[in-house]
Amino acid sequence: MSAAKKTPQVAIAAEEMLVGYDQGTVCGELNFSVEPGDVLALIGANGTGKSTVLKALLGALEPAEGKVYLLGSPVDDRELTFRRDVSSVMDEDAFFPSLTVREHLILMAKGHGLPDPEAAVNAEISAFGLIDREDALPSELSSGQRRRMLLASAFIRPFRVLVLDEPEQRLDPATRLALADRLRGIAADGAAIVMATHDAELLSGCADWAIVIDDEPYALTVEEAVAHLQS
Ligand SMILES: Nc1ncnc2c1ncn2[C@@H]1O[C@H](COP(=O)(O)OP(=O)(O)OP(=O)(O)O)[C@@H](O)[C@H]1O
Repeated sequence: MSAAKKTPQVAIAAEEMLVGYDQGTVCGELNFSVEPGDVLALIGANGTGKSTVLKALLGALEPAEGKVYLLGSPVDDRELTFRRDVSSVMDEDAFFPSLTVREHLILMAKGHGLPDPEAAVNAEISAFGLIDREDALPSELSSGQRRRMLLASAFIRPFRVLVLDEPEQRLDPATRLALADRLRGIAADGAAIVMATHDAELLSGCADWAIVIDDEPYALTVEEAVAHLQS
């Protein structure tokens, strides 16, 4: 596993990081760094701690030990710069019940000062196959459509780091493939991506490397990680 660096060239880094809850740590110590343009996949069995690690990267959970750095500075989710630089899709229910799909996207586009919010919203609605559901409320969407709305809301805004918890969930195979391409494009544009995934196709379609979250976490190449997921 590559050692954590604290230079600004590193988008996000964990250094001697242990994460967990009151009952104790959930996995072994993590040391890694993700550079702009890199896609890191966190893999591992159910309950090994992938989401918990992502929460720590997002500043939503204080590591029990060690540090997390974002663009060279310790992570602090109260900082405006952190909120500006990091986009994520974690919780299934992170939406406003009374706003339609289009209104969610408009809110994000305008809130983040996009120069042409309407055009950006139209592009995301089309990219995520939500054209005929754009006026629906979240409660009127299928779980897969809600997932697509949340991904579109995260992708429409500018960011330098993208954190995704099992983005493949509830997506059909074609949308999963399109998502892999989209993530590759986002990384090519210079963002760093960390995602937890159980999906070998998504991983092979966009990841640069993987870490198995375990009692003793270890790094894998994409080929090794695909074999690990398929074993
Ligand atoms: N808020 C919490 N309080 C206490 N324990 C928790 C909390 N959230 C998760 N856990 C526990 O921490 C461990 C790791 O959970 P986590 O959700 O990080 O695993 P995961 O690898 O993301 O799992 P999955 O692949 O099933 O999504 C599990 O034993 C889980 O029960």
